[in-house]
Amino acid sequence: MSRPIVAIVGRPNVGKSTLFNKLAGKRIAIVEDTPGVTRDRIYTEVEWLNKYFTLIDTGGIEPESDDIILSQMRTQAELAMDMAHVILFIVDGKHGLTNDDREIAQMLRKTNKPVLLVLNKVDSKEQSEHYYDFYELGLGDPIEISASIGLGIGDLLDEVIKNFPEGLDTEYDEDIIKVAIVGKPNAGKSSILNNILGEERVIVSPIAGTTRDAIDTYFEDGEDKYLLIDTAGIRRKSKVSENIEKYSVLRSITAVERADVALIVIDATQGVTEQDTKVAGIAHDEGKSSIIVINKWDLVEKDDKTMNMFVKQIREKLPFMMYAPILFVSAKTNQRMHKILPKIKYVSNEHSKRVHTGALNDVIGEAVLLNQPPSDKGKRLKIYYATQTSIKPPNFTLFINDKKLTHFSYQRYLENKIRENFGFEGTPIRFNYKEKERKR
Ligand SMILES: Nc1nc2c(ncn2[C@@H]2O[C@H](COP(=O)(O)OP(=O)(O)OP(=O)(O)O)[C@@H](O)[C@H]2O)c(=O)[nH]1
Ligand SMILES: Nc1nc2c(ncn2[C@@H]2O[C@H](COP(=O)(O)OP(=O)(O)OP(=O)(O)O)[C@@H](O)[C@H]2O)c(=O)[nH]1
Repeated sequence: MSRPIVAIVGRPNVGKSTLFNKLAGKRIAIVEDTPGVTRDRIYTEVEWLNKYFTLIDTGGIEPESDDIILSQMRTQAELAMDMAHVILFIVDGKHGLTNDDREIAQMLRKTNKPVLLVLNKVDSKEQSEHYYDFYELGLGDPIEISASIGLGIGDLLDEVIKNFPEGLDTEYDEDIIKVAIVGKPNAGKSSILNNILGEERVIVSPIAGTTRDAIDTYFEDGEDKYLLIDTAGIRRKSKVSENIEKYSVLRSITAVERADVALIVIDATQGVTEQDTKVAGIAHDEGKSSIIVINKWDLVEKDDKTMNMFVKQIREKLPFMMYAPILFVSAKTNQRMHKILPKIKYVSNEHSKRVHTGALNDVIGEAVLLNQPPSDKGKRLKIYYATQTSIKPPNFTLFINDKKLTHFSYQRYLENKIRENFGFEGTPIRFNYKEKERKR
């Protein structure tokens, strides 16, 4: 079953991104005063009264324009109208009705989907002076809101939910595998995302200054449900502002925090950069699963040693992440791209795997026999008992005689033994210790 989709449409500058951000509860899209800055279809998951739906911001529609970006936006808006179950048509209650609004309304009247006419920028409880003008559009009663202040949003959402067709899935699903696609600008994140989806969903425009933004894409592959969190975007050659660069890293971090699996995309022609190390470090510290994707493999001149050299370099630069599988792909030629999704599924399972206490203690017991625990001043570390106390990431609690005797290198030894026996590919493993008197 699929999730309800709600699309936001409207001409530039009416407040679509502002509304989107309000509903997403986070600052996802960048809001700017210049018309035309939100240039993408942007997705997020929204919850209202325990009902979940996917929200799409289509960017503006400028029906009579040959401008390449604008016509792409129009196509995207049409796509969204195609996909959406409910359409939010945003107009500007402060500015009043425009010809562009009329043209968009004309397009929208042709769809048989519910269209809610949303009068934005009504920043007080008083009715907009232009309120009655909008009846001309033939789309029913305008719903007044202020996206920036947050007025009328609850009523709007009530209306949205009322208009969902029967038979859609609005329940929250714990089984959704959440994947963050992170990496440096231009590493190929969007290309990989598009490839996974098998559909041209994100604007790829050759024009400098095209901005894109974090988008969440929900999809199912028959067996499993996924939410792809893309952090691409912000490509703005003319005015690369430091703030926006920082914002991009910040957003990578937020995306990783929301995800279970981080797809760390590295441009093969650049190798592991500082930003990659930083984002990978965060994924590790946050206990997320990671897959290292070396993209643009087609651009690398190779012989039979190249791949091993790359692996070595990656392991050296990301030594804390020895557990992460490495895939060498090309989003351009499709080389090994089909391995990405199965790998995501695999590491996601490993991330939430539980091992039986009996089997775990057999492995620890054997490890201790093979290699004695450390000792200090004649006192030796004793491990009485081990158990897995949580998943995502797997956490192991060891009951021992004295915490002072624990040692990082011995912990790493135990971690390796656990991995040898149980796998846990792609996921960090955590240990904690509890002191306990031996009773037996
Ligand atoms: N007063 C007022 N201003 C708003 C409100 N919502 C948005 N704005 C302002 O309107 C401007 C445009 O908002 P955006 O959210 O970027 O509009 P958009 O429709 O996404 O614009 P495009 O990216 O050009 O398509 C910004 O300056 C916002 O701060 C509102 O409820 N009240
Ligand atoms: N040769 C080659 N080019 C690629 C490959 N993957 C992506 N590219 C190109 O690299 C450029 C950047 O790709 P995007 O997918 O937009 O990269 P991104 O990481 O989403 O970029 P930002 O939006 O800037 O963060 C585009 O020109 C792609 O065509 C690849 O595997 N091989």
